[in-house]
Amino acid sequence: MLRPIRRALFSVSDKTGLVDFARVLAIKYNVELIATGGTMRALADAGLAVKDVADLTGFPEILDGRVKTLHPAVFAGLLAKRDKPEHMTTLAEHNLPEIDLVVCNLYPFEQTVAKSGVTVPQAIENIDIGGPCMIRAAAKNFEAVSVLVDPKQYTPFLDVLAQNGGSVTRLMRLTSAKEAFARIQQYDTAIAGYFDGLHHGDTGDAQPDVLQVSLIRKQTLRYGENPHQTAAFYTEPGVARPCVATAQQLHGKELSYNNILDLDSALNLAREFADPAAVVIKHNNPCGAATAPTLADAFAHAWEGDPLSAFGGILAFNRTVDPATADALATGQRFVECIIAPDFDADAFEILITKPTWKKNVRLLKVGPLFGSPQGTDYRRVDGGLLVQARDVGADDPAAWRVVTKTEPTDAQRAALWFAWLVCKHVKSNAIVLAQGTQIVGVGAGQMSRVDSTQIAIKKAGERVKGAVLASDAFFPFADNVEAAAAAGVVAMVQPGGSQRDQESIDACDRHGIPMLFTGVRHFRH
Ligand SMILES: NC(=O)c1ncn([C@@H]2O[C@H](COP(=O)(O)O)[C@@H](O)[C@H]2O)c1NC=O
Repeated sequence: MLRPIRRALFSVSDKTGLVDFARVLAIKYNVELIATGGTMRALADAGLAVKDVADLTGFPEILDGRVKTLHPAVFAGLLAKRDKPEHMTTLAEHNLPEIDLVVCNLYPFEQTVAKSGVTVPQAIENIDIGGPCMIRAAAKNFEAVSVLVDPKQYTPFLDVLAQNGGSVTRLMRLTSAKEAFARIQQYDTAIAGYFDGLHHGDTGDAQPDVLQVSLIRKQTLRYGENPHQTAAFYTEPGVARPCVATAQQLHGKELSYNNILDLDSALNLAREFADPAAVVIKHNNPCGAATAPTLADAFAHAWEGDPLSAFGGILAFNRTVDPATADALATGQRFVECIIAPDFDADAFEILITKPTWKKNVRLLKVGPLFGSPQGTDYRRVDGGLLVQARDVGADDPAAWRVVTKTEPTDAQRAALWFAWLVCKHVKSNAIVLAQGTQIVGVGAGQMSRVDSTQIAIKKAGERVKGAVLASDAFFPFADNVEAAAAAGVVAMVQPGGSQRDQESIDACDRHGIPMLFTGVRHFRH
């Protein structure tokens, strides 16, 4: 059923598009505008006739804005059933006007708590009370009342008014009511999550009793891991940190499900390093990674890690891509699917979109300056549930590593072991990584037996295994890994330690005169 809009109540924190929208309502459709303090001033400053909500309620805004619209004059006008005579009589008896449209967006709670260093009082003051109440009331009475909770809804709403002579269709009201309740749920989930964090801080409890997750669909994907699987990409509301969810795609084909997974892995590895770094990911595992004084050298060394596997790979850099790096990338038979970096120098961008044969398709993503580690909680779906854990960040301290062999590593070996260890953390278990300096030369990933991973890494390294260092994401259960690595020419090793047979591996290293260090930290990645 069509409903005309005669009176609209505005109360918005985000004033984007407000004036233009309200102007059309007032001028074209003769809608009476009512608004709360700041919103009213914005409308009045733009020359629109607008009534203060305090004139409607007969009550001033009090308690620093904690109470402004929480009044029967507002809620009766929203909740009265227009088809119930008793309700309409009650409105008339109390001289309460019907409100046909609520335009309300909420205090920016999500954005506030996403900022670093926000205090509890700042977070609390950004919990909107009156707004959600109005939104709920209007949405509940959607048979008569319309509600808009996001500036993005203004244009489609005006389109419906234009198509229906200033009236709103039932479908539009129903759609906006659905969106209103979804927004309230999302808002409350963010607040509940914040309080949960506060509560954990006080109780030491690591995970919530009830897990509420509210995510926003950023993109519908063409398909999932395989073409017969439907898929979409959902992101956390208010997320602002540099990550794949906030990255801006500057060029190329639409991202696929597998691209997003690989980009996330690539970026999370690249950001581990302070020096210019390049990372090549294939099927969620690094096949090349390197740091060097220049990004172009880092790229060349990363690609050399395993050029066969790098073909069609996903690349991440921890510095702005410069022309020298872009040139190297665009030269020869190389082919890459996606590149993610803090930024692309204008000339580098031009090279990448004009020079290589794959220029049209390559997806270029700018993520902005990298800082901090990936945040939040790790989720993993299992049938009938969700596994939740803290992220694997911040556990490593090379100063706390223990040399367990008679032979001490050289400084150069220590530096190479640290590099290999950081890469190893991002390889699927069982993970074995071989490095020469700060260049990966062999990776053994995802094998069911550790010694198989070692053999694969050695095979991948070829001649470069001679003089390489080795990192293992978990302890050596037997001395067979040490024997295989030593026979191939590995010169130093790092592993967590903690096996009942540690001594066998230590003895094997001592027999070969190879230094081995224990990290005391494991990095399984299943
Ligand atoms: N307290 C209330 O009665 C109340 N009513 C509406 N608000 C919010 O006040 C904001 C708009 O305020 P202003 O128009 O003063 O800029 C909106 O985000 C709206 O959701 C309220 N604020 C907080 O609860």
